[in-house]
Amino acid sequence: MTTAKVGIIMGSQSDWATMKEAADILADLNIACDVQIVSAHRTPDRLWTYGKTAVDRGLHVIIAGAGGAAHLPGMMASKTRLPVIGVPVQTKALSGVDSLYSIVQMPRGFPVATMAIGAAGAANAGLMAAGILALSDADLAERLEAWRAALTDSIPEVPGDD
Ligand SMILES: Nc1c(C(=O)O)ncn1[C@@H]1O[C@H](COP(=O)(O)O)[C@@H](O)[C@H]1O
Repeated sequence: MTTAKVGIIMGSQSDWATMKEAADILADLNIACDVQIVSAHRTPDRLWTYGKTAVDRGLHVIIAGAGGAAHLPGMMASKTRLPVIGVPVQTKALSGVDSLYSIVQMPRGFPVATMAIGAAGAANAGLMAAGILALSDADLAERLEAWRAALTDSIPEVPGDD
């Protein structure tokens, strides 16, 4: 049993620069996460075991990022009832539209909550996971409210010089 309630998985080490944005948000909010490389294509047995044991290991939500033929989030959603938040990683060839389309069009019955392409999508995945956990964690709900208020306060009313 892990103490982490959020699992972050990604198809490759090369996705970490993007997926770290989700991990950073969770760290800001003092939420423990378990980070692993899992690929539907390259490590299918690892994906199978991860999905099969996710609930018993104490995870409540999974953030899954992948690029290109990004089947990882959908395959994970097929294997576990836990909510899966998908992050389309930006690609060179097709700018991440390939990743987005691979993740977002799930068949009825096995949803993936799909974020925007790239780093902002990964950060929002962290916030989405936090929002889900905050439903049953009053302290976290307070921290999330404070995080959001701080962001709002940081937005200037008029543009300055860059
Ligand atoms: N889309 C997937 C999956 C999967 O969906 O299972 N496994 C790896 N990949 C993606 O391949 C891209 C290139 O990977 P490499 O940089 O390792 O060649 C990465 O963005 C990864 O997410």
